[in-house]
Amino acid sequence: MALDLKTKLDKELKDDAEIRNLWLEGIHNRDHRQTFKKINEFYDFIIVGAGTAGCVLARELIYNIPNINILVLEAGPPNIQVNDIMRSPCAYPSVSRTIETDWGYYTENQKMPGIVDPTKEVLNKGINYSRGKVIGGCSTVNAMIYTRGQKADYDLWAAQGPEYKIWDYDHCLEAYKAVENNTRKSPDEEFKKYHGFNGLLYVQDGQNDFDDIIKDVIKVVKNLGIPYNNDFNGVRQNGVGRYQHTMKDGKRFSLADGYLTDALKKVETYPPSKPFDIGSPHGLSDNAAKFVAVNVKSFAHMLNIIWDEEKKDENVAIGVKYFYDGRVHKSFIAPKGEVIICGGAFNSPQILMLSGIGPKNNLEENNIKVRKELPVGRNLFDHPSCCITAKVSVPNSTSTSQLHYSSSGLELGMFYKGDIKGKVPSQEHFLDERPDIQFHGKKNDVLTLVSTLNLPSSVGHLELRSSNPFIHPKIFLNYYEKPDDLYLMMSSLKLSREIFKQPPLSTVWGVESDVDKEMSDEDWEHYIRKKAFSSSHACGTVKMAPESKGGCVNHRLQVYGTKNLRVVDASIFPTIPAGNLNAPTAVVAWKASRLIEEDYKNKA
Ligand SMILES: Cc1cc2nc3c(=O)[nH]c(=O)nc-3n(C[C@H](O)[C@H](O)[C@H](O)COP(=O)(O)OP(=O)(O)OC[C@H]3O[C@@H](n4cnc5c(N)ncnc54)[C@H](O)[C@@H]3O)c2cc1C
Repeated sequence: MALDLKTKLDKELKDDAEIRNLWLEGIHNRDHRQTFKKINEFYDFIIVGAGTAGCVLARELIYNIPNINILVLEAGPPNIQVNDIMRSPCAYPSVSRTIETDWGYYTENQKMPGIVDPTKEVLNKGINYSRGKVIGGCSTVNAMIYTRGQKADYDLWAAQGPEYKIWDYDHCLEAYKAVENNTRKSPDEEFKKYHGFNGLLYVQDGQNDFDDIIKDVIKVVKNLGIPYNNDFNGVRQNGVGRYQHTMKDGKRFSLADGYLTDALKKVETYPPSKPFDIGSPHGLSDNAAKFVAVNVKSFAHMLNIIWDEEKKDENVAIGVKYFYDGRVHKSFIAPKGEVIICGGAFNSPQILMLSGIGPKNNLEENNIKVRKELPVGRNLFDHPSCCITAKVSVPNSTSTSQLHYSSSGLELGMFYKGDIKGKVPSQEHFLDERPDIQFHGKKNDVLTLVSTLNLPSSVGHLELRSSNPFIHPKIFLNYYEKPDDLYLMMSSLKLSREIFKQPPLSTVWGVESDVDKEMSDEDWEHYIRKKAFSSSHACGTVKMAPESKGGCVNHRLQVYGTKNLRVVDASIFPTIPAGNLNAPTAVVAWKASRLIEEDYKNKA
């Protein structure tokens, strides 16, 4: 049997190799038959990555700065690949693992001293790590939960210096409201203070009733003293309630749906009086009309930045090199233009490092010339998760939510503070307004309670494995390196176990947890490390901070020691917000568009 499978796989690999060779042969022959005129394309802005940030940025720039053109390069497939299954919230768990639209990252195994017994070594096994490789990026594959973190998260970003004030909560709230189109029916006055209703990102309340058993979970947690919260993005985050989702009419709504689609509507020629059929549509010569538009190329993998070799010491970015349709292409920026990297928390640092910006040792190991030494790839934050499941002996009369088209199964949310000593949290923890645990409950074959560390202290990093741009970097998540993280997670899992023990879950439903036996703290540590998974909230790897404090970009997101180069995506977060990251990333891009616009207009 095993041999049959191996023979089958070998045959498939051989077939793949043959087709690849045929394709390459076709390309080589094509080169022989006809000479291609190499056109140096010029754009005002080159955006690398059409994910959450790239889509928002393209739209905001094209509408706010007159007469510009923009190239957007996306390594993954175009929007037409995003079919009705991908838009179906209930298909989310399989969508995020689809190889055609995922980068397929796998993190490194890590051995470290145990927390409970530091004399023993423990293992964090490598895990699969989803990252959307498709138009819309992670917003096309994520779980669609709409949360933003807490006021204190942004005020912390702003506390880095007077010029960072633009990132405080009040400024970010303005951007949240501008981006959001919340469709809550009859929102009250308080809700209106915190939400926007005219932006391009649709946000929706749950469409389906909770399962009966989830309703009982809510009753149990309310009895334990956890308050109800009808808006996790409002005045306070703690409490139990219903998530809002980035959905429209019951379907997934990505940033590509909202922002990129709108950006593509803007097509003009400039100067308008001239015909645009003279020369290349993107040529900037005075007697040719310029196409004012966003040109999106999917399946276009950026390789590295092209630098102005005449101004070697200044590190002036003048364009990008990318692989597209089997060939290497180059595109350049116009005089006031910029290259803006929006590749996400793993790829943006990789692109910078491949272009000579990063930690000296790691670049030199990979034979890359160091242009600017910066801690790119350090400061990798994430939200580690773990869960407890339970068998339910009584069938759920309304257990339909997983199968319902518009349900992601992640409707119930809860935020509270964990106990730093690893004990079951108390009432005081439930009322604390800086919660550090996010929690969801879902029911399919089993009842699962998922705990996520929202303010972790352990920090990971990533580094180049190779100078080959197609080889994945090494990712070290460093989960539970710091004791607080382990004890907080322990405390949350212990609470989940308590929840399972409460009536009517234990009595009426016959709920039986898989971790019911007595467990020592060391047992918990093993359980937590073994069952660790990620919420896929990687960020921070191109930190926005003063250079003296480990920053890679300044408060305007310009890369230190370079010109015409910014990074705009979740990698610039100095610290991780205590919530899901899609909306915070959209807000960073929206705010960045204003900074870029200001700088563009100020350039002579
Ligand atoms: C499975 C999963 C579930 C999640 N659930 C939620 C959730 O429920 N709620 C929430 O708020 N957040 C969630 N997130 C997180 C959130 O979606 C991301 O943090 C956010 O979308 C990141 O945006 P970004 O712009 O930084 O990166 P991305 O959206 O990843 O965009 C980067 C884009 O750049 C492209 N790219 C990268 N390298 C290159 C290159 N060399 N050349 C060309 N293109 C390139 C990528 O293909 C990608 O399209 C989830 C993420 C995942 C993966």
